[in-house]
Amino acid sequence: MTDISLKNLSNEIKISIKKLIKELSSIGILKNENDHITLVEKNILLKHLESIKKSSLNTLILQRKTRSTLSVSTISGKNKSIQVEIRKKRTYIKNNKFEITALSNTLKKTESAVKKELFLKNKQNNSLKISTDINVLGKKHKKNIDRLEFNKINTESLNSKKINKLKNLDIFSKDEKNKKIKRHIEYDLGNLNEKKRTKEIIDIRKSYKEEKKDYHLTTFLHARQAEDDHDRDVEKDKRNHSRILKNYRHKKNNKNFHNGKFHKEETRISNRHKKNNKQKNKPILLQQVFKKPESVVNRDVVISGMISVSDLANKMAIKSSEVIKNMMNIGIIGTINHILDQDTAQLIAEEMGHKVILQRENVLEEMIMKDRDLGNNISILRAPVVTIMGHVDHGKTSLLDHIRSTKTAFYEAGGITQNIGAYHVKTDLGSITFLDTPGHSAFTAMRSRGVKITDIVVLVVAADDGVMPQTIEAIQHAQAANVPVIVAINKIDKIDSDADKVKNDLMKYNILSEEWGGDNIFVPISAKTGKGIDKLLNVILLQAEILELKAVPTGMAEGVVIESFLDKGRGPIATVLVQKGNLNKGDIILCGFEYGRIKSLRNQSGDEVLSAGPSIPVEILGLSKVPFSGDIVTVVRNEKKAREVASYRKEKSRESKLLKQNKINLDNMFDNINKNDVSELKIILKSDVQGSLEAISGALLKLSTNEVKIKIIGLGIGGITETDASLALASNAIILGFNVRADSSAKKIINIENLDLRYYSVIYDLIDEVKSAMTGLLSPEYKQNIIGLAEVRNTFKSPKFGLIAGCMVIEGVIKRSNPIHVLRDNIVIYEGELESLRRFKEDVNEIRNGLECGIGIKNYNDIRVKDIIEVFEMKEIKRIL
Ligand SMILES: Nc1nc2c(ncn2[C@@H]2O[C@H](COP(=O)(O)OP(=O)(O)OP(=O)(O)O)[C@@H](O)[C@H]2O)c(=O)[nH]1
Repeated sequence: MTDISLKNLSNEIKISIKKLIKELSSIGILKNENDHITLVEKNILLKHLESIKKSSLNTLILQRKTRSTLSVSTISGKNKSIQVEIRKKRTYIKNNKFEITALSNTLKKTESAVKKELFLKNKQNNSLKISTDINVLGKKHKKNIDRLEFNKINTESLNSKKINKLKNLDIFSKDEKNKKIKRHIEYDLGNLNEKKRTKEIIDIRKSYKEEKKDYHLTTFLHARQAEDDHDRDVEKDKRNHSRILKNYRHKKNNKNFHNGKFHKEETRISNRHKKNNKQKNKPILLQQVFKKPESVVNRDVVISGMISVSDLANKMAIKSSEVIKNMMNIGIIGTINHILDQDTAQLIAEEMGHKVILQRENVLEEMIMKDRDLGNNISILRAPVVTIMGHVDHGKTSLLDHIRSTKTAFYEAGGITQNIGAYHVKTDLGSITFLDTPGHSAFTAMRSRGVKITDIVVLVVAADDGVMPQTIEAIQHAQAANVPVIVAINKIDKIDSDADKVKNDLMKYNILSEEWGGDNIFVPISAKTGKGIDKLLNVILLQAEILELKAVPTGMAEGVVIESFLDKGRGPIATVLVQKGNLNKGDIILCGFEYGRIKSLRNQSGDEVLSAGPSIPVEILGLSKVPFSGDIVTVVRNEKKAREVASYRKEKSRESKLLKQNKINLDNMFDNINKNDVSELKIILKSDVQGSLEAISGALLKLSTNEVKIKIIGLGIGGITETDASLALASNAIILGFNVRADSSAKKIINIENLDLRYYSVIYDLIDEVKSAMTGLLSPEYKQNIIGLAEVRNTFKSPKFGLIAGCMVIEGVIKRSNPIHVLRDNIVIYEGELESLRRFKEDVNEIRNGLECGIGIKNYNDIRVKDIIEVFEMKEIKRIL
């Protein structure tokens, strides 16, 4: 017999008998203390106990929590950060599948034993006594008990069914989801612990699922949150946008659409919109900002004359490079600073599809000038404006002082005269205005601006000294300006005075006294004693009468700036000579590039006056900046317009400086003749000696043709001075220097004003060049190009090289191998080459500006301190015909 008593079994497996009965009942085997169990039952029990033991050892639970930030880009284009928390819980159990498989294998092994046992039991008709104590098992296990009963009562077929199920266990166990079948197996096997484990598995699954669900839920929630945020943003944008649109439509429909309020309101909304949504609004705003223009915008381009490429481009609202491209198409190569004439600018703008509106250059100025009160248009005689000129020390100041002290005192009793650059004096016969401007510069500066303010020139010639260089210059200026000359032969009180000599000398310069058949009046005076001065004043007035000097004294004034300066306390100050109308305090004036309202008017005595009429000089206060001498002063109605015109003039002046087209020179002369711009060529000729001067001037005058007249407006011996340069500037003349050079102040004017100055050392060259220019055949020629100047500071003798000049290089570079001129008082006294060029004791090939050197000149030993050594090179000049 293989049966064993429970008592024995309890001893064997060391489990109390009670616990044993309990464990047995838990697997569906109901026994009492004194019962026996079969071998099969024992095995099942042992397996059960073992599984309990194992199950407690085979479970390991791991939990992990990770947090990460997920960057999610929303539809609005914005990146959002989402916090993601992943909770992982993992329970490790000894693979259930294997366990179940193992169990099933065990059961398989016992299958035959079970069959055998049942067979034997049936055979012995030993029906199984089944205790049905349902109450003991309780309701909870009722199902199990039923199944147990079923197991025990049912026949082999039932068992085979069970076995079949067991056979399919693998399949079932594979399908872990099928809980129902599993439960069946558990019950079938009577293994309630298995149920527990299954439950655990289910729980794990459930928790895993829940975790998974949790994870998905968290991610989902975050994503949802982001989505919601985005949706909310979009919704907000839409709302704001529609609100703006609504507002816009509302305002558009509103009558006050165009007034400032609307714009203000819109801005306010925009700001709020911005503020509320911060960056969230970007996509919508961006969509609006980057709207590509669909077609080229054609504009109305106003061209009012010469215009630079950049300005034209600005007017068309395009890049300068576009204009340059179009210029190239019509064959013009230029940069952004290139100045286009009105026609070319029009052509380019029209080519580019714009509508061109041609405006007269000075339309604004025309408008402002038209809108002036010109008075009653009745002219009355005005005081002549007189300039006193003459050679140094011949008595100009003495004469003016005498007139001022006598006549001004008479006119302004007790007044202290001020130097305002002009004096208005009153004589018994009438009033005269004397200009007291230093030198000839102001005189010529005014003429160069096209302003003629001098009516009469009084040429002062000292009777003891006769005609001197500056006397001649003065004559040249007066004649160039076509102003009558009255000669005041001064210092007649002196014993050695010779008035006739002066008359004789002046004859050469076309100044002829009336007695000798000329137009000029000669008045012998003494500025010292005052003799003849009244007569001089009378002659001036007589001359004025002949000239019939008249002006309209009513209406808005017009005048010329004689002098100007900046007073630290009072601001820009200008002395203005009124020429027409009446200048009043409070008038708005336009003055060259400046404008302003007259704050105060002062006369020559420094007294404030309320107004000034024609030929009266007054000092004015109230201009925007210091104007230039010679600037025209015009009273206008509108200060704003005056400012506009002033700034327009400034702009124009800038452009014309770029052009510099109007200056006459030998190169462009022929073109100008062809255009009928030039009918005479004005020349200022300076030479080293009288002989050359006469020879050259005679030859030049013979060059005159029917088309072109040669007019020598100035000639003299000596270097080219500032006066020569300013005369050339005022008269649009060229300067020819024969063996003479321009001094530094003359050079300054010549360079600034771009005057044509040419040096010659061969008479034939000079004549030939002028002749060629007149016929338009000026051919390429070699010109002496001065490359450096050195001033002699000291001289010493060297046994090797003879006389050495210790020099300072004052301009350019001195080159050892180049030809040189020696200049003394701007006159060429020698032409040759260098013998030696040394820096300290070393022979050098060249010396640069600012350095000292020793120069030895070949075959020349007359070098003196202050001489200039001029180094030049022969340069081929290409003439453009
Ligand atoms: N004897 C005599 N001397 C005179 C007369 N006029 C001027 N002088 C003197 O000549 C000198 C020069 O006179 P200015 O009036 O300074 O001559 P200026 O032409 O004004 O000279 P600059 O201002 O240097 O150009 C002074 O010493 C005067 O006193 C005159 O009629 N007779």
